[in-house]
Amino acid sequence: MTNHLAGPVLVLLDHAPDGTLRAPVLELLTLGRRLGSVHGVWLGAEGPGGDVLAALGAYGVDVVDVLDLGGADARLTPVVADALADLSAALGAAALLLTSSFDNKEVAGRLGVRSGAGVVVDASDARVVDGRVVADKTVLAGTWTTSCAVRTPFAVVALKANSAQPEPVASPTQPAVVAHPVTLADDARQAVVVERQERTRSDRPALGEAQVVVVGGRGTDGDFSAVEELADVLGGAVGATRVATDEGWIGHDAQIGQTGVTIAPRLYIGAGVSGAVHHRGGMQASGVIVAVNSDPESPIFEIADLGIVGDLFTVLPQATQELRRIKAAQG
Ligand SMILES: Cc1cc2nc3c(=O)[nH]c(=O)nc-3n(C[C@H](O)[C@H](O)[C@H](O)COP(=O)(O)OP(=O)(O)OC[C@H]3O[C@@H](n4cnc5c(N)ncnc54)[C@H](O)[C@@H]3O)c2cc1C
Repeated sequence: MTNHLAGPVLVLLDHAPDGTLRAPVLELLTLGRRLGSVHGVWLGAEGPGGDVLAALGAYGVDVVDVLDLGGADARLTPVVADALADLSAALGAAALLLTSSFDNKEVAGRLGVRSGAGVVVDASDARVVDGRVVADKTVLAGTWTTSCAVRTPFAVVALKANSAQPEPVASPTQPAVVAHPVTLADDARQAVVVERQERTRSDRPALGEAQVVVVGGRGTDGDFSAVEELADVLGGAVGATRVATDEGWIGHDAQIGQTGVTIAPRLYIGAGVSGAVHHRGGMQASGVIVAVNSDPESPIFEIADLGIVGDLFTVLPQATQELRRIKAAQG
């Protein structure tokens, strides 16, 4: 019986175009250490900068594997899956952890097919039991937690953001950096990016990664200003119900639920949201659920940790004002 894997545990180091690590990666590194010896995998021949290497050492990474994709585009999932399949085979890796974004889930699926690995996506935890990776995930609108044991020697687990508390190690490591040239199969190059247009950036965190999400529903009647102001004072993201996105009050990428994004922030605040089953499916795994609704019979109060019966246009500005006051007092 062992609770550590023999082969390396690869962690895909998702990073922003400026080379900074995306926040959920630190959670993966924390979880990865519990499974075995962690190799960070960096896509792009330039490798991580000094600050990033120091951060990886602070999280106990033993080796950083730098994959030179030979000019292929690291945003294309067949390219990433192909490169990771080669690396995992070459290193005899026991597991790969990656964040459960849309793209990474596709990478996980492709990698599973390519390498014969057992795949678990949208997981909330992972551990080793009797030499096997076991991953937990919430299902059926967050009402059940299931544990999935991966029966193959190589496990691929995509973990949802906010699944673990990032914890640095007591004694930082000095990760060895190892470069790997990658030879991509022809079918990994069948699609190429022909044009890119960057959207206007918001300073808010990405919806799927945010620790705090403030959500507006039909009750906003199209005025999201109170929702946005509360999100901003909390450093959170803005989400919406399908009614709000269908009405065109906010983009479809903000939709949370069965046909939208699944989130599990530490704090969810729903304003003018009824808590329909299709919406719950995407948010019920949130840590603390706060609901502001003028109807005391609204179903969202069944799942709320804190329910406020009131008009969102009164309650939200009061909360925002008070939070601003507290922040100002704290300097
Ligand atoms: C196949 C399918 C898939 C779906 N997928 C999704 C999905 O992914 N995500 C999703 O969200 N929905 C989805 N839906 C729609 C879902 O069933 C609900 O219709 C939707 O979630 C309701 O949105 P809502 O809570 O904003 O609106 P409503 O249900 O109309 O609720 C509005 C709430 O606002 C309250 N309110 C009104 N005014 C105020 C005020 N001033 N202050 C405070 N509270 C106020 C009301 O009391 C009410 O409870 C799907 C439906 C189907 C059929």
